[in-house]
Amino acid sequence: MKIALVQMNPTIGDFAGNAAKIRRGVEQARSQGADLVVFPEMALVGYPPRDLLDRHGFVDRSRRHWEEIARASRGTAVLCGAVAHNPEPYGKPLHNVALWFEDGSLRQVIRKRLLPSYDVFDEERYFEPGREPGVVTCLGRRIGVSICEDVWTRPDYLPRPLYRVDPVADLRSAGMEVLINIAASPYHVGKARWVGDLLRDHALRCAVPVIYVNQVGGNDELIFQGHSMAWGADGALLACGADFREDLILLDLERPRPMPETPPVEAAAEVLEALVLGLRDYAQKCGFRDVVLGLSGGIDSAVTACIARLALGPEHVLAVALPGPYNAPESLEDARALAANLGVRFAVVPIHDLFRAARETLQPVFADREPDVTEENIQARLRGLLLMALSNKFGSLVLNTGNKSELAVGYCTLYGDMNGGMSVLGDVPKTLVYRLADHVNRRYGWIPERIVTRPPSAELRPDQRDQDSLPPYPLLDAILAAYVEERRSFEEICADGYDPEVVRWVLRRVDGNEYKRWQAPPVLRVTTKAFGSGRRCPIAHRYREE
Ligand SMILES: Nc1ncnc2c1ncn2[C@@H]1O[C@H](COP(=O)(O)OP(=O)(O)OC[C@H]2O[C@@H]([n+]3cccc(C(=O)O)c3)[C@H](O)[C@@H]2O)[C@@H](O)[C@H]1O
Ligand SMILES: Nc1ncnc2c1ncn2[C@@H]1O[C@H](COP(=O)(O)OP(=O)(O)OP(=O)(O)O)[C@@H](O)[C@H]1O
Ligand SMILES: NC(=O)CC[C@H](N)C(=O)O
Repeated sequence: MKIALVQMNPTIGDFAGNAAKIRRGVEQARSQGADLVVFPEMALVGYPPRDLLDRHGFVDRSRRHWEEIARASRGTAVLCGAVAHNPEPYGKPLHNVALWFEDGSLRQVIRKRLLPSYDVFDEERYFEPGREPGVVTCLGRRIGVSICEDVWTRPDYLPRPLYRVDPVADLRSAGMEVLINIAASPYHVGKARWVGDLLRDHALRCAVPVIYVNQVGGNDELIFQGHSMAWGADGALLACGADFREDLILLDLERPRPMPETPPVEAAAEVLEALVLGLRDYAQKCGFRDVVLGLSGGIDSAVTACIARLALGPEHVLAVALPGPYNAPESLEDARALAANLGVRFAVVPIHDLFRAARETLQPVFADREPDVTEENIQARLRGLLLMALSNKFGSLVLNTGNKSELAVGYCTLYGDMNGGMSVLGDVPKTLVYRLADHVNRRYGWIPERIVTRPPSAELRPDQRDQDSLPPYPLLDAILAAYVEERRSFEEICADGYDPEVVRWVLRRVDGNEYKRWQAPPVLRVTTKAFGSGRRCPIAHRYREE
């Protein structure tokens, strides 16, 4: 039996476009001799559709394309992710399903049994779980069908088991000879290796081949890696799909050819590819061809500009230097040199006159108050104002350049450098921004050395340095990882030997700046815990860690 794994990039709600991709995938697989073609979870509707699922008509309109897929299945069986109504008069109104088409018609609807409802997932909000294991027969073989979370039962995944049922064990009891998992499993750094181990465990425990077909592409904050896989019953890797692009992999179950397991990719290389895809898909799926960003001569905007150039092409990136009174001359020189290296469009729009006018305008009200952070923020906000004007005039998307470390502790100005339509580095800690820059330079040599070596500064007052206001970035990032990603308590973090005063400062800053993050642009997620839909904290509360 030949099985095609089609890792496709659907667009949420584009039923006609997704169905056309599915049809083309089937045709291509058939031309290569496939007996069965497998598509990811919710391939027809895109994942996650969130509250579009509540819209009257959404599911019915997607269902109109089932017939088209059924027709494509003549001579080649098709397994494809979709959503369906719950026929029962009680419970949640929908099911997350795998549709089994054979010989031109829909033969079976298999329901997802485990509904992830943690971090970025919210499936219990919409779906009723399936109660039965789904087994289909293809060329005389019993195939166990599972949908993403259905196989996430490995005990070391969470501190305690989440589910009472084990869909894989049930499929095994039902006599499956092959396990297929269709998935929409969002990326975080290093996840593919973990998923590979999980799937291999199932293959070995059940002594059956395991086939995993994952979505690829970016949808809002989430990035999907692809990296579909097939594992033999003996735990050998039989196939592996491309990372961060669409792919079709053909697997011959009768003649499996084990392949060497791919060595782990360096984190910076992987994150760069992920962010490029995330930004490209966000821009394209929202209808933007062009982006604009402030290029300061600092490391954050430098790395963001490189990602934008890789994602959209140099002609679609406008980098703007917005020099003010406290910028060192090197900043403008470095910004100009970087823009030239990237081949992107470059403009210089000084803010001196606007800054002077703003201070003069406010002077009668401010009276004799001393300059303070207010004037720093005015500069950041004037830059935001000008970038938004360029966005309005040219129809381009403003890229936010802030990193995760400063977003965490609120070292950023609301409506100033926090503006923008998409935050490219908002889940990238500052120490990883440096590793990205290093990786970009080893690969492309774009970023002038001085941008990497100069101490980071907002340049909003004379001789300002980030390190005068913040703990050293390696220390800050370590505490942030423990608090935000690992969700450890004040006591637990201090027990690791960190100075309690520094830990207290960081934790208070993180909690005290929740209000800023509620107003931040969507952040591309690359770690296990990003600021976004997967981290929902109140603003007005009195819970203190220490
Ligand atoms: N709970 C709450 N709910 C809603 N709003 C709340 C609030 N608490 C304060 N606010 C509002 O927020 C305001 C304070 O926030 P905001 O105006 O942003 O200003 P703020 O956080 O006080 O200052 C910005 C900080 O970021 C630094 N910065 C700025 C720009 C770039 C960089 C960089 O290196 O990248 C660093 C700058 O040096 C300064 O330390 C308050 O005046 C108030 O209006
Ligand atoms: N002189 C400038 N010209 C253009 N953009 C600027 C300028 N200063 C700040 N910005 C924009 O505001 C963002 C915040 O910059 P700032 O220098 O305050 O802090 P940063 O976090 O160190 O960022 P970077 O490393 O990019 O300088 C920058 O990334 C850039 O997009
Ligand atoms: N779509 C899903 O069921 C995804 C859930 C799964 N635990 C994952 O992170 O990949």
